[in-house]
Amino acid sequence: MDSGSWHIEKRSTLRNDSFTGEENVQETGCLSIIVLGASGDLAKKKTFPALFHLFAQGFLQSDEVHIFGYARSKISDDDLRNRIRGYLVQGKTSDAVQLEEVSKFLKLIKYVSGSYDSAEGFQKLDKEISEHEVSRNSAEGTSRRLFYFALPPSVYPSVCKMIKHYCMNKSDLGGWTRIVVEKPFGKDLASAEKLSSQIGELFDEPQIYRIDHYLGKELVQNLLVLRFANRFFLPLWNRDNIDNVQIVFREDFGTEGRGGYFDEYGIIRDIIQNHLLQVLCLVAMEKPISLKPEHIRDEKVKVLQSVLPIKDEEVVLGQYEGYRDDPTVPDHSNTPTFATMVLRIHNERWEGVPFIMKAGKALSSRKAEIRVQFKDVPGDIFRCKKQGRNEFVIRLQPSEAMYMKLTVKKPGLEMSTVQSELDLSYRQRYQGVTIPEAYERLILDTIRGDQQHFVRRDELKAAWEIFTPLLHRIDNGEVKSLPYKPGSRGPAKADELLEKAGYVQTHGYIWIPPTL
Ligand SMILES: NC(=O)C1=CN([C@@H]2O[C@H](COP(=O)(O)OP(=O)(O)OC[C@H]3O[C@@H](n4cnc5c(N)ncnc54)[C@H](OP(=O)(O)O)[C@@H]3O)[C@@H](O)[C@H]2O)C=CC1
Ligand SMILES: O=C1O[C@H](COP(=O)(O)O)[C@@H](O)[C@H](O)[C@H]1O
Repeated sequence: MDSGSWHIEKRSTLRNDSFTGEENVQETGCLSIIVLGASGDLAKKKTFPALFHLFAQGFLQSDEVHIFGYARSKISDDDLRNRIRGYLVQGKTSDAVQLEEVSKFLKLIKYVSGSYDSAEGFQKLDKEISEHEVSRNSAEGTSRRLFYFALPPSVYPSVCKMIKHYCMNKSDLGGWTRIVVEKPFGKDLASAEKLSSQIGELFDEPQIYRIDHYLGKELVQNLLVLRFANRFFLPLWNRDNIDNVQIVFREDFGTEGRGGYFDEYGIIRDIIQNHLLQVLCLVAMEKPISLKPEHIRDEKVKVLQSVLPIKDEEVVLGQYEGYRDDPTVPDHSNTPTFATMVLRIHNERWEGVPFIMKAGKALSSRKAEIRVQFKDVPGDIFRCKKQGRNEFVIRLQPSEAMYMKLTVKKPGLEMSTVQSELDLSYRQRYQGVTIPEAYERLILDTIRGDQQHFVRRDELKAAWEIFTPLLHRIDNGEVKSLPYKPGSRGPAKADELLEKAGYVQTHGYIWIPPTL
């Protein structure tokens, strides 16, 4: 294979290094995917398009799979198909092959209407699924049922009960029933633990896939490879060499119609407690014994349990001006739409290294990145300090890339130094390659039974333990959100905190993603 090309493997070779090797995992046979909350935003924007892309690439076979949408709305099969059609391919397409794929995919979808807490709807759903299984001549033990919760978490407990009572896979001989649950998993430690217990009474941990879509992003998936397959990084990745780490999420738009949901949660629950913390785990964890999901998740839990309580003086909160204009947001809301905070990991590798988490909406740009800043060179004869420190930056989005900022001799006759970079920009290096959507990969993992990129119950608990005290102080109004202008960098105090934590900015240096 050409080193510059990169293919998605067809399902015959589908199996990855992290596969657990369990004997009884059923990977073929009749597959029913049930999207609960099919009438909603996530379902149309993410879940159905991800299923379509898997179908178009041959990972879902039309002779095996059937997709069911379930929600309360009284709509027909065709209504649902028409709602999602426009989201399956980007932009308008007149490509006959693509249109044919879309129409084949839509034919696999059936809609069932019912409530989330009544037997009737779920009995009807079970009947439809069973009919599909019979029509596919599914042998005993080969029917697989995947329930995707594209629903508000408030209905998770009742939906779990309904599935458990009425919709489980009928055979004891193999096959399986799995559930995929979306964040937010609770609002604090107590509510998350309650939700986990409610679900845990009905389903075993291997049946529960707590999805965090950041774990499906290409460069997040690359983190373990980078750290543990490259000799470069092994000796450098510690407190002796690294001064500080920033994990950053910025969006250049506000809450846009989701103000009601957002105001209950805020940026810490929406982004930092889950997406950014998962990234921190992969940056900071020790090397797992193997790539088996449990080995990886064991190491993630250890890092989370080593995080010290967050200090109020190492937190800056912000709320963009105009946020409260949304009629669904209370007039006196203190909910942060921006937060910067320092997390400190109390272990041998990271003692003294600040992990600066930053997330904000309605800022000047949209990007997510990890920025590892190295310490100054000791006994520097070039006075490079003026040029700036070495940094290793992993750009998660947009323009996926990793680049290393370093000091080099300025080309020319003079002996002077300049800040430059070693740049691996994906668009340039892997031309013509489509990077799969996070949801696409993660749904594929749920079908394969690979939980490596999903959050385990003890991991979730440890994550909430870190943030719950601070969140309660914010909810009680003890920590205030500072106003900031939409389209800005956020409150100026956040930059001051960054500097106090030890980050040294290289003035005059901007990385520009290369163009072809
Ligand atoms: N939208 C997004 O971009 C993201 C969403 N998520 C999470 O995914 C899940 C679904 O999100 P999203 O699709 O935006 O949510 P929606 O608000 O669109 O809800 C999905 C469906 O659930 C039903 N529903 C809505 N509110 C209630 C309620 N109070 N009680 C019972 N049923 C209700 C509605 O269907 P009907 O009335 O027809 O039954 C609705 O179509 C949530 O947990 C969300 O936090 C996570 C990441 C991103
Ligand atoms: O989970 C969420 O993520 C999106 C950002 O996702 P991305 O893949 O586009 O970075 C965020 O807009 C939303 O508020 C949050 O709920």
